[in-house]
Amino acid sequence: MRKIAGAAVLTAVEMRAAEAGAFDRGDDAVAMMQRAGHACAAAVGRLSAGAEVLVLCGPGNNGGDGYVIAASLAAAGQPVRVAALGAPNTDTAVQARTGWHRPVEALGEAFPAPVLVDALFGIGISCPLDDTVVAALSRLGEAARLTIAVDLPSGVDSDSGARLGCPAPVDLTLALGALKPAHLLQPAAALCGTVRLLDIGVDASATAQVIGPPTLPEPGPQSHKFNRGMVAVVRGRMAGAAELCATAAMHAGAGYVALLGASMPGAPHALVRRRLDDEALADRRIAALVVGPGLGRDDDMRALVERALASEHALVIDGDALHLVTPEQLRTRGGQIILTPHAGEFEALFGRSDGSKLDRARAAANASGATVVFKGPDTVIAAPDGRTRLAPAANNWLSTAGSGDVLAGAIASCLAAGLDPLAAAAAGVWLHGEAARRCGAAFIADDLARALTQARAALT
Ligand SMILES: NC(=O)C1=CN([C@@H]2O[C@H](COP(=O)(O)OP(=O)(O)OC[C@H]3O[C@@H](n4cnc5c(N)ncnc54)[C@H](OP(=O)(O)O)[C@@H]3O)[C@@H](O)[C@H]2O)[C@@H](O)CC1
Ligand SMILES: Nc1ncnc2c1ncn2[C@@H]1O[C@H](COP(=O)(O)OP(=O)(O)O)[C@@H](O)[C@H]1O
Ligand SMILES: [K+]
Repeated sequence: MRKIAGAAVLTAVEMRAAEAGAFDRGDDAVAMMQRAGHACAAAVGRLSAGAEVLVLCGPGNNGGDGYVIAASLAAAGQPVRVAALGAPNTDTAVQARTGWHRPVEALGEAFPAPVLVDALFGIGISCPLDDTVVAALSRLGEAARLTIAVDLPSGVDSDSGARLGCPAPVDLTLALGALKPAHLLQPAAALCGTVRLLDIGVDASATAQVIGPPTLPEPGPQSHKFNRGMVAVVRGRMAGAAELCATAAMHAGAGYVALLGASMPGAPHALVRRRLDDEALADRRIAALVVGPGLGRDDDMRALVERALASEHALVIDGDALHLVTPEQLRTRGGQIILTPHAGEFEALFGRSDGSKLDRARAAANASGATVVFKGPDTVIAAPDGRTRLAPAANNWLSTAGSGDVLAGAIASCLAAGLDPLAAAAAGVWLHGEAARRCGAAFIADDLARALTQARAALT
């Protein structure tokens, strides 16, 4: 059972292909299900501390895992019962069912237990759960003191994280072989509780990965403020947003941060204020230029964004500036560009579309040629070459004004440090999430920007 940082994230099709690859190499489905079930049983056994376990088994292979879990717990002497929704209907699940020699209760009539294991549906769910199934899951879940989902909480779409029915949240989800998008995308991610990954002998490599602690360059004797990475932030109509962004860039490790367009001095004193003129914009020492936080959307600001695009700098485009560019314009400009839209900005720039957040972020990166950080209560980063990163669940107190400005500054700092755009975006999101974790509750964006120093220090 391991933590999820850095783990591969596979869609249902990719997961089935990974399983098929293992079978091609001589593994077989029954053996794999035994490994999956025994690994789950070991985790359930440890966490349940001898309390009675009720395992709910569905008709497919998720249910098959459930029978193996129940048989394994029974063999270890743990009190365990099984309740099922229909008979197994895959060869592997039928085989697993033969290992369970005790009665099987009907799901709707099952008596609760202190520990509930949900092995009704995993990646194979194909339509919304029946109300009677939802009612049974809720009734049994509410009566349990510990609820554990096998692979996924039953009733979420594996690829999109959408609700299929109205499933109840669980305390722990044991992801089998690889993470699935639903472990990280809302609303499903909030239903998963803590997510842990179990190895089942599948080679789970993928273009999508969970963001983990980044490797960032450390200053050495040869370091000076400019080669540590110089960030410039364009100040627009709302000065506070650009100042938050610039402050965040400093606390995330940039050696030199300039606020372009500010003449009035004030705290923080380490922030360099410069006039916003052609000379300042053309400064070749700038390693990342941020435009957008608090910018405004009038014609003057549009002209300013065009000047930023005309520069040769690596760009972080955030906030209002995302309303003033088009995907085609970005693609034509080329160079290193990171976009940091929330849902509204994303729609303004790329339009409405169906598909999961993962699919939409990938399509946006492809259309713009930029690295797209599609943020919100879940965050997906997509690079134009198809590589994708998903953020682990973040502190919901981040839903506070200015936290996006802080994120743009953190990302710019990592870009200026020399990371490629995907790595810089992932590192910035990680630092932002870690700073929020350290801030706890009811923090404001100023606290968050300052806490980036501790988040950064945790990596050294
Ligand atoms: N070797 C392996 O293969 C391994 C597989 N592993 C495990 O297998 C899981 C995937 O198994 P799976 O593909 O059988 O899909 P699963 O999630 O059990 O559901 C499919 C069944 O549910 C039914 N059904 C669907 N929606 C429904 C609804 N709303 N209401 C009612 N019924 C509904 C559906 O019916 P159908 O849509 O076909 O009519 C079908 O009968 C995976 O998550 C992991 O746990 C691991 O052990 C590793 C080794
Ligand atoms: N409920 C939430 N849980 C976790 N993170 C969140 C939540 N809501 C917002 N965030 C994060 O907070 C930041 C908000 O950015 P944004 O919407 O641009 O705010 P602002 O415009 O006020 O700066 C993003 O990084 C987003 O991922
Ligand atoms: K399940």
